[in-house]
Amino acid sequence: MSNVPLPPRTAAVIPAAGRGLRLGPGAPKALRTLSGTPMLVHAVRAMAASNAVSLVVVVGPPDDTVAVRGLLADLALPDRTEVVVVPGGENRQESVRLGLDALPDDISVVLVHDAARPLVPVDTVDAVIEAVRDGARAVVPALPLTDTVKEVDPREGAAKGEPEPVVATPERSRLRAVQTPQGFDRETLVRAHGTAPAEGEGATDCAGLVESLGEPVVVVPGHEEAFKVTRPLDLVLAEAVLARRRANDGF
Ligand SMILES: Nc1ccn([C@@H]2O[C@H](COP(=O)(O)OP(=O)(O)OP(=O)(O)O)[C@@H](O)[C@H]2O)c(=O)n1
Ligand SMILES: C[C@](O)(CO)[C@H](O)COP(=O)(O)O
Repeated sequence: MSNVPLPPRTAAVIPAAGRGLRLGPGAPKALRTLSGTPMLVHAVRAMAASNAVSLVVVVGPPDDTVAVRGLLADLALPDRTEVVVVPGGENRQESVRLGLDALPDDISVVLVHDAARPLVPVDTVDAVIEAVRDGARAVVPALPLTDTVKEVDPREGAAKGEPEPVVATPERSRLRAVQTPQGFDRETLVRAHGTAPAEGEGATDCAGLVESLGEPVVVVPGHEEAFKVTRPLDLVLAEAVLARRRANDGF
């Protein structure tokens, strides 16, 4: 048997099992449509657009796994791209862990990408992968903030139906709004999820779990179009971005 190491293979795990409560009543968020196409399909295409990604693991709503498999089965994707669908969990962190469990042994670089960020451009995806391949163990795309941010004590305010007292104003120039895909060396990400506390007790993203290990995380430039579709107004913005892309592509 040859001792020549296999080239690093990259997979994208797409947590897509959320309900989309902040978007309002309707189908699970990943299955709601943008320009007639489910958000999840946009997200899968965005990952498959990178030449480096050869496997996409979709972590779907548990009650809709069969429907999601059907939806993705006929999708025209590059020949290099395999798509696997597994059922998700109670929260994002659990869904990501279930996606990691589905990875074959030869995957060494893992992207984790929200289905709720369907419009991320391929250049952003590639920049994250390149930073991991260059040696970073955890990479996040992020943008500087435009709003000033206040830290408050919610227990002293809104929970009692009163205004929330401000505790601090972090220096804005040091803050970044973090997007996905987040990229990881697989061993580091699996170790981070293996030692993670339950969601809500700390990290709201995978990179935060890596930080808890004491491992370094680096930021590369994110993109305005990688915004997270969270509230109804985000749907309006997403449709506008797609309309602009169609106009620019001339169809
Ligand atoms: N149990 C869950 C919860 C969330 N997610 C995924 O994690 C990503 C980011 O989550 P978010 O935008 O908060 O989605 P929802 O949880 O669906 O939104 P909401 O909090 O408004 O219900 C989404 O792609 C979502 O599908 C998941 O895979 N499994
Ligand atoms: C992972 C994430 O998109 C980075 O900004 C974000 O933390 C997800 O948060 P959500 O509350 O699960 O949408």
